[in-house]
Amino acid sequence: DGYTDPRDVFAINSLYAALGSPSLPGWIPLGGDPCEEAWQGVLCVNSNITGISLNNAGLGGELGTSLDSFSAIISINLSGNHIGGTIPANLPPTMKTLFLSDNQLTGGIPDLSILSQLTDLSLNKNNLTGGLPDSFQQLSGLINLDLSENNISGTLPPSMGNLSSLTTLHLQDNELTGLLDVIQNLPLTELNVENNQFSGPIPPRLLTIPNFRSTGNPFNTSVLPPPPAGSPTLAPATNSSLPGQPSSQQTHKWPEDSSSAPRTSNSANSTKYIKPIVSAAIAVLILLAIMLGVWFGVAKWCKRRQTGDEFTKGNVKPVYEGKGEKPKYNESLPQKHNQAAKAFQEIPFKTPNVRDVDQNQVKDVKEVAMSKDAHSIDMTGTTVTSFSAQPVPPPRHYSNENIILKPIMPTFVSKTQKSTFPSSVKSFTIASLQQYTNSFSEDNLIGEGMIGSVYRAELPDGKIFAVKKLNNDSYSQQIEDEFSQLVSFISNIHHERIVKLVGYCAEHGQRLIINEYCNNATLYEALHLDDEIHNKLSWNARIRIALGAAKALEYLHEDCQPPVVHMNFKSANILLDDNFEPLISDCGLGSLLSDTYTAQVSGGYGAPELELGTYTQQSDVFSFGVVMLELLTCRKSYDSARPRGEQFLVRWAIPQLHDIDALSKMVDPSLNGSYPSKSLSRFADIISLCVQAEPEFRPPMSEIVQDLLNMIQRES
Ligand SMILES: Nc1ncnc2c1ncn2[C@@H]1O[C@H](COP(=O)(O)OP(=O)(O)OP(=O)(O)O)[C@@H](O)[C@H]1O
Repeated sequence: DGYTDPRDVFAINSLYAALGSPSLPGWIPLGGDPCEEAWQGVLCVNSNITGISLNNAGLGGELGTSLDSFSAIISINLSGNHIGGTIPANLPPTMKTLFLSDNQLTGGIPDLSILSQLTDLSLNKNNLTGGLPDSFQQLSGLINLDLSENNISGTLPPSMGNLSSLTTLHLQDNELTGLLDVIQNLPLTELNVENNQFSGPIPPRLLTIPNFRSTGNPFNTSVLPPPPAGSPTLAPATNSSLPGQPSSQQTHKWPEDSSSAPRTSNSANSTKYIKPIVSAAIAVLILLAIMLGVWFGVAKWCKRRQTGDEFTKGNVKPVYEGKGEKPKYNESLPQKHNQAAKAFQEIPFKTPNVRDVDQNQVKDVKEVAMSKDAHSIDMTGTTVTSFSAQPVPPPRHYSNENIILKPIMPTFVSKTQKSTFPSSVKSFTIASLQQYTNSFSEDNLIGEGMIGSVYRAELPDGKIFAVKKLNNDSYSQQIEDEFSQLVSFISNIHHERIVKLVGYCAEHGQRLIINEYCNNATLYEALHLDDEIHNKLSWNARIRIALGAAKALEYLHEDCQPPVVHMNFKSANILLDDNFEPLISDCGLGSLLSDTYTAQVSGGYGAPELELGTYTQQSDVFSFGVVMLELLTCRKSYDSARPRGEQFLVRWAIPQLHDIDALSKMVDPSLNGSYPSKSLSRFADIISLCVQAEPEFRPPMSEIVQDLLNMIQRES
């Protein structure tokens, strides 16, 4: 008998048949053991299939009628295929995310009332017809809904008014009619109803939505008063939103940018009547922007820690408190401690997208990208002043699909405001940095990462700094306003276990960040490259390194407001000071990473939910668990030189973590047995908690800090 739940085997066999049995690695038409055999694009937790991620996989066929046979499925992503037929009426009630956009689905939208867990639904870019079902009553957790680019007709059903978490609604390019009143009280931050047949006056509340697009509808605004004589004329309102201005509350990214470019209005007559309202709305927005600006200047995002040695910590805030997001960690949930082993093993790391890149290949790509001239500074570039005059780009979209993130840096202050760097951070000129780094010579190059190269800079007074020169390619969309906000953002991150920001340089189109210099190796080097330091890493030193790193993450996740997700936590980003205490680098720079998936998953640090395009604090906790495993075993998180089955450290290690004999065999041999075995198994227990497949079962960092502190207290 297979390991996978037979109901799920039946369901996936049926789906496979309906899709026309395409060639998919691992998949077989009848029976099989998807969870045990890691079928491509299939996610499992324990013996249940929880996700299917086969977007852009060239699939045809239909969805079949057995989707509701999946016993515990949470996510289906089949966007970007050629799937036809209708959407089955019997969808699985466990579903949280359903992405079917950009296919060839026909027929109507089925009754959705059973999907009470749903948070994201995208059915855009299909050939759906008929009206919207009046079945949204139970969908109070729905955050994103995209039905655009179909042929949906009829009016908005009354139950849409119950979508009390909905922040993004795309209905553009359909044949919808009637009024927009039903949705006027929803907490929307993005609404697109362009190119439909909506009529009646636009409810004034909708005009205050940061991203509202409404052109191409025969709105009847005759009930509104005409504009007063002499009122300032606006440019024709082709769009009710401020193009390019991101929403300050946007927390969810869609699988693809489905917002269409503004179209020419075919309702010029009606727009002239709504101008006063639009003017008022814009005035309110500008006022809001100014207030935000003031807030931006004075707010402290991060509480400064009084002391890094707190042994107790009361009143820990919930990790998630964002609008529309449920807490990701629930203390009342059972800790699936002992199930972690099996659970994680079953999570495949591959999808049909070619993203599972060997770490060495990543390095090769990096090396090609970092061509010679990456080391030279172009002094002929534009001046700083002309730079700030460029338009604000649209909000950054991660290259991964569906990234769901808490905002990790505040969005723009205003479109026109000149960039202001925080006065607390020193500004360096390119000329001075050239002097300190010997013209960014190869000799002073300490290392190269995905977002830039790091140089050693020595000042005339003997002080040494680490200068990170951001790649221009990873930064092409950024302009000075954004860089100044990034610098402001990271200048507010203060923790004794986080690398200190010393200054910045923004000249001649170059962006550099100057940090304190850490003389000792990174933890990666200490464990895997430098025998001398490695031999000095006693068991207690390793616990202290884990504790210091845990405190830094606890601070980022639980003390910073908004919380900061590191997004690239790994041993190479843990620097060691002279006492082998850790200092975490790259904090607050997650937004510069263009491909978190490749960075984390191919390196062996990525949590399984990255497959679904989700990255949260809990994903950092997973990566932290992998670093603890590195400390315990002295094995690399991913090592292509090892036999298959041992290459990904976490997969290899998990089944052994609860077996004391296996544990004593996997521990770093260079420790020569000099560790208390109880301490070893407690360390392993924490790892098991961190690397659980389900993000919500991973503990918050404050709990891990407490566990590590308890361990240290016991030792002493
Ligand atoms: N503050 C610092 N002091 C001393 N060395 C540093 C400092 N910051 C970075 N380095 C060195 O520079 C190297 C490159 O760092 P960087 O953070 O850019 O890349 P990475 O960590 O290797 O990869 P990634 O881009 O994924 O973070 C590090 O491995 C480290 O050796």
